[in-house]
Order: sequence, then C-alpha cells, then structure tokens
Amino acid sequence: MAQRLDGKALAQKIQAQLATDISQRDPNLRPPGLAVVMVGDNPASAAYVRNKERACDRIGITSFGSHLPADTAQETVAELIDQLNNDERVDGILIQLPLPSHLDSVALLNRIAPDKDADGLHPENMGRLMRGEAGLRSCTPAGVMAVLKEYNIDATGQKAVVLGRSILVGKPMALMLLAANATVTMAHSRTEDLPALCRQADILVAAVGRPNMINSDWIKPGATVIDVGINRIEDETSGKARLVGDIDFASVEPIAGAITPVPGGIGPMTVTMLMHNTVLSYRKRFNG
Ligand SMILES: NC(=O)C1=CN([C@@H]2O[C@H](COP(=O)(O)OP(=O)(O)OC[C@H]3O[C@@H](n4cnc5c(N)ncnc54)[C@H](OP(=O)(O)O)[C@@H]3O)[C@@H](O)[C@H]2O)C=CC1
Ligand SMILES: Nc1nc(=O)c2c([nH]1)NC[C@@H]1CN(c3ccc(C(=O)N[C@@H](CCC(=O)O)C(=O)O)cc3)C=[N+]21
Repeated sequence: MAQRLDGKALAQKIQAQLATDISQRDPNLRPPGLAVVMVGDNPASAAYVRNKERACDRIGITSFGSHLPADTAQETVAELIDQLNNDERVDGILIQLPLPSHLDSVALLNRIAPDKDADGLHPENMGRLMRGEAGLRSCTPAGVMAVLKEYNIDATGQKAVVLGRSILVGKPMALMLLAANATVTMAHSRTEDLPALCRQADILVAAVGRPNMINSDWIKPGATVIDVGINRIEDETSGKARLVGDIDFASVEPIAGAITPVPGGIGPMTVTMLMHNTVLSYRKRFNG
C-alpha cells in the first residue's frame, strides 16, 4: 500500500511558518500584500480565489481582491495591472486563469512586473527557471517539489514522466524535476502508448485534467505518483459534486510506493507556494 503524501498537512506547516515569520517582522513595516485579479464568474475560479484570500488572512498577508465583470476590456485590465505594479502595498499579483476568451491572457501575464509575479508565469521568471537562476517559481510545480523534499523522495537519477505540457503546470514541472537531476520525459495528447511510457516512471506527475484517467496498469510498482489534476465530477451514488484527480486513486494506491490524494494533495500546496512567493517578494523589497 502506497504511503500517502499529505499535501494538506505540509501546507499547514509551511503556512504556520510563514505566519510566524510575518509576525516577527519589524513592526514599523507594512505587512506583505497580494493582489488577486479575477475577471468573470467562473465558479471554480471564485472558489480558488476564496481559498487564497483565506490563506492570506491566516498568515497575515493583506489581500487586495479585484473582481471585474466578464465583459471588461483588455485596456481596463491592463491599466489595473499597471496600477498594482506601482502600488507600494502590493508584493504579489496573480491573474486568475482562465480569463474570458476576448482577453489576451499572455499579454496581461507579461505585463505583471517580474518581481511581483507571485504565480511565476512571467517570461523572465520562466527564463530564470530554464537557466537555473533564482527567481519566482510557478506555484503548482514548486508545491510538488516541496512535497518530494518533505518525504525525502530524491529525484536524482530517477525516471520522471510528466503528463501535460501547459505553461501553468507541465512545462515548469519538467524543468524543476530536471533541475533536481531526474531524467525527464514530457508527455501530452500526441504521445503514443502513454500507459507503456508511464509504466517506466519512478516518478509520475499527472497534470492533464481527465478524471481518473490513469489506473494501476500504467504504474510501475513502487513508483511515486503525484496527482495534480482537479476535476469536479458528479458522484454516481449520491449525485453530489466531488473532486477527483487524474489518477484513479483506488486502483493505483495498492501498487504505488507513494501517492498524493485529491483533495488534500497538491491543491493546498499551490496556494501555499503562492503565499511563499508573496513573502519572498516582500522580503526582497525590504532587503530582509
Ligand atoms: N492542484 C493544483 O493546484 C492545480 C491543478 N490544476 C489541474 O491540473 C490539470 C491540468 O491543468 P493545466 O495544465 O492548466 O491544463 P491544460 O488543459 O492547460 O493542459 C492539459 C495538458 O494535458 C494534455 N492532455 C490532455 N488530454 C490528454 C490525454 N488524453 N492524454 C495525454 N495528455 C493529455 C494536454 O496535451 P496537449 O498539450 O497536447 O493539448 C495538455 O498538455 C487540470 O485538472 C487542472 O484543474 C491546474 C493548476 C493547479
Ligand atoms: N493564475 C493562476 N494560477 C493558479 O495557480 C491557478 C489558476 N490561475 N487557475 C486555476 C488553477 C487551479 N488551482 C488550484 C488551486 C488550489 C486548489 C485547492 O486548494 N484544492 C483543494 C480543494 C479545493 C476545493 O475543495 O474546491 C484540494 O485539492 O485539496 C485547487 C486548484 C490554481 N490554479
């Protein structure tokens, strides 16, 4: 039976540490600030934004929420970002994705000042990751790396397969595993014979967005299985909505070496790394 990698517990531990760090700052300094920009009424986005604001409250980060209507013009969002870039109280800026389709999300993400890019998605920070330089790292893959570290899972020399190649998760994930000396394969919707490829993985990271896609036939016995997927499905028996990952947990848990659950795995770690990045930017701003 696989060891459960408890992202929720680790998230609580790191958040408690961040709260202590903030409470011990010079009382003459303002607290760290995070601005979350949301456009439209996607219910999932609204739930994530609430989670982020709650985490800010717990830790002592001031949150500046901007909720704009779905039909907001590109210029208006761009101006808001400029304003937040220049706002002395703000250390981190996050634009909740996906944005409504009339908006150019790449242009907006690129407009965030790189030293306030709490999501780590600006080309400067992604370039730094690629070059192995210090910078703000994308939250979800950074959360995965923190879980591996907490459980002493050393990626050195391990075969890692990353399923998914998005800018938000898959690509930065592969680069972080590479930086940790894994031998990394990136797989996606055009990859042939995915189950055979995944069966070679010592570390498998699934970031696809297909409920329960991966079952035990895809898993090398003893492998570390990281489930990034967050899919809302209707429960067959109760009819209620529930969250499942990309991994069929019940099938995979008996043969994997270690596994992250959904919920309670990488989701809470993503929120935590966002807080971590905000505090990092704050400290840099005050040379602390
Ligand atoms: N836990 C967390 O904190 C977070 C969770 N998520 C969740 O992670 C999942 C992925 O998110 P994100 O990266 O933004 O999603 P995207 O939709 O941007 O990317 C999905 C990736 O999966 C690949 N893919 C899709 N279908 C298949 C398939 N049948 N076989 C193989 N590969 C496939 C796509 O390939 P191709 O490029 O060829 O189209 C693409 O690279 C979602 O469930 C999302 O909700 C996201 C962010 C944070
Ligand atoms: N710019 C941007 N950055 C993101 O990091 C980003 C984004 N946009 N858009 C959407 C995805 C998704 N995402 C999640 C964050 C937390 C949980 C989370 O806390 N999940 C809890 C459960 C939450 C619940 O019950 O709804 C868990 O897995 O235990 C999930 C998913 C961040 N994303």
